[in-house]
Amino acid sequence: MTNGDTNGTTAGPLLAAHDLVKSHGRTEALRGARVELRAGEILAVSGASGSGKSTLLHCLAGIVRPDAGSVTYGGERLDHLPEKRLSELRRTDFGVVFQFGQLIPELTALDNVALPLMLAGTGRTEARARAGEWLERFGVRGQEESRPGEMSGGQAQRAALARALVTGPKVVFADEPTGALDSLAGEQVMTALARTARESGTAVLLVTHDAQVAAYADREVQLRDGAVAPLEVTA
Ligand SMILES: Nc1ncnc2c1ncn2[C@@H]1O[C@H](COP(=O)(O)OP(=O)(O)OP(=O)(O)O)[C@@H](O)[C@H]1O
Repeated sequence: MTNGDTNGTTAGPLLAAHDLVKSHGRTEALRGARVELRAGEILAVSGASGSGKSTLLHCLAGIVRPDAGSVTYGGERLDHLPEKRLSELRRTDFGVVFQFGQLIPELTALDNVALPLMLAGTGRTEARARAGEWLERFGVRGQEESRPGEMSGGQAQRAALARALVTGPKVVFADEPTGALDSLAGEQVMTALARTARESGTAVLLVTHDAQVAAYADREVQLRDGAVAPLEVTA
C-alpha cells in the first residue's frame, strides 16, 4: 500500500511510475519499469546505453505519455492530465537539465536564468536580481553577461542548473547532466546540484550511466532492457 504507510516523515512517493510500457516505433524502450521518487530525494537511474533511462525520465517528467502503466505526481495521474494542465505543472513544479544545458544561445547567462521567472509572471528587474543570486549559488559569478558560447561547458551547465532551480521546483530531472564535461567540471556540477537540491528540499531524478555521478544520489535504481533490475551489491 504505497499511500498508506504515512508516519509523518515517509508519506507516499512524490512521483511514481508503475508498470510503464513505451515503444518508439518497433523498439520497446520501457517494458514494465517501476520507480518511485520521494520528496527531497536524489535518485539515480543508471543502466547501459539503450536501457530506457531517458524514455523513463521523459515519461516521469510528463514530456512523453507512456503507452501503458501509470505516472502519479502527488497522488494525481500525470499521464491522464490534459496537455494544458501538464505544461503548466511542468512550468511550476518541474525543472529539467539535459546533457547539453540547452541554454538559449542568444541570451546572456543572467537572462537565461531569469527567463523561467519572467514566464511565470515575475517582473524583469526582480527576475534578473533573483537570477543573479542563483548564478552566484552555482559559482558562475562574473559570467552574468556572457552568452552560453562564451562560457566553459561546466559554467554553462551550472547556469543551466540555476535555470532549472530558480523557480523553486519540487523535482529536477537531470539527464546525463555531466555527460559532455570532463571529470573535474562534472564533479563541480554534481556537487553544486546535490548541495543545492538538499538545501532547497528539491527531489532530483538523475539519469546517468556513470557510477561516479550516481554516487551523489541517495539511492540508485538500475534499468535493464526497459525494466528495473535488481541492484548488484558491490560493497
Ligand atoms: N525517438 C526515438 N525513436 C526511435 N527509437 C528511440 C527513440 N528514443 C529512444 N529510442 C530507442 O529506445 C531505446 C531506449 O532509449 P533511451 O534513450 O530511453 O535509452 P537510454 O538508456 O537513455 O540510452 P542512452 O544512455 O544511450 O541515452 C533505445 O533502443 C533507443 O534506440
